[in-house]
Amino acid sequence: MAGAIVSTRTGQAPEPAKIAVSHVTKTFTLGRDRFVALDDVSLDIADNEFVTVVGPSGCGKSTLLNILAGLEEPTAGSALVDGAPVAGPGPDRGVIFQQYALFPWLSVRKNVEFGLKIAGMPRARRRERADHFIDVVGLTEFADVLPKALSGGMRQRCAIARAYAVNPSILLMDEPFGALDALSRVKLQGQLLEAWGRERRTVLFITHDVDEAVFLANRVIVMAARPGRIFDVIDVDLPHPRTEQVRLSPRFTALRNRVWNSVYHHEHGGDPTPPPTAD
Ligand SMILES: Nc1ncnc2c1ncn2[C@@H]1O[C@H](COP(=O)(O)OP(=O)(O)OP(=O)(O)O)[C@@H](O)[C@H]1O
Repeated sequence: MAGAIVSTRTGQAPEPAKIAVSHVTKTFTLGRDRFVALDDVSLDIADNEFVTVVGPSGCGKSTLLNILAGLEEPTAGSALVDGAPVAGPGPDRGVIFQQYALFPWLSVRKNVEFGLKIAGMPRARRRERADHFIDVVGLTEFADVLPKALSGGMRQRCAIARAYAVNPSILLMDEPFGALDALSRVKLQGQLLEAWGRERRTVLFITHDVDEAVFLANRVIVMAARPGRIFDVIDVDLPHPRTEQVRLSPRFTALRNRVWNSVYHHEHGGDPTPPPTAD
């Protein structure tokens, strides 16, 4: 029997936090206007958790991810990784954006090896490591080709292998599958979960796709805009491995509806409290 969907307002993880976002506010100044992109956002993410973030355009999803990546600083509040304030980008956090950002003149293998080379890893070891992660994402046959010879989905898999290879304990993914067709997207979701099962990481994954958010996550964070804030948090108690049967299960549908209601409810003038739990 499916368990209850647990919803909390605070976004606190049950275990000690790998990522601790505490009362983060971020304002941008545009001319004379001050724009509040994030307003008092608090969120703990436990080690090895897979958290997805959904919400309308402009609710501050990327701003939150960029703060954790060290690409933006909070205006107020704190963002800690392993208990230390984020002070810039670091090898402990791999970032994957919607645009694959591969070096077009380097083969798949050389792209994956790149970060290891920068880190000074000897050639034989970095090759072995790159080949391992190329295998994890199913690109072994394409290790020697240039990105231009790959499909969009394959390029994104290469970007994932590159991020995995430098062994970050955290993956920050900003709509990584947003540019892909539905089938490639579903395949990559499966591969990402498989890789996550084998090489555990703490993942923060932004998406506009509610099905994707539920399929991948242990927890879904729903954000609202104007100002950007956490509106709802939904625990996902679907079993692993997340097979296509899981995707077609009534429990998946219930959770998807629960998340969708939460996103829709806010966008269509509901009061600022989340809707009640669906079951
Ligand atoms: N560097 C910046 N300067 C000024 N305003 C910014 C800057 N970065 C983000 N913003 C504003 O902050 C708000 C939140 O932006 P953000 O990109 O985090 O939203 P988002 O939820 O990721 O949106 P989307 O789903 O469309 O990608 C937006 O209104 C955006 O215009």
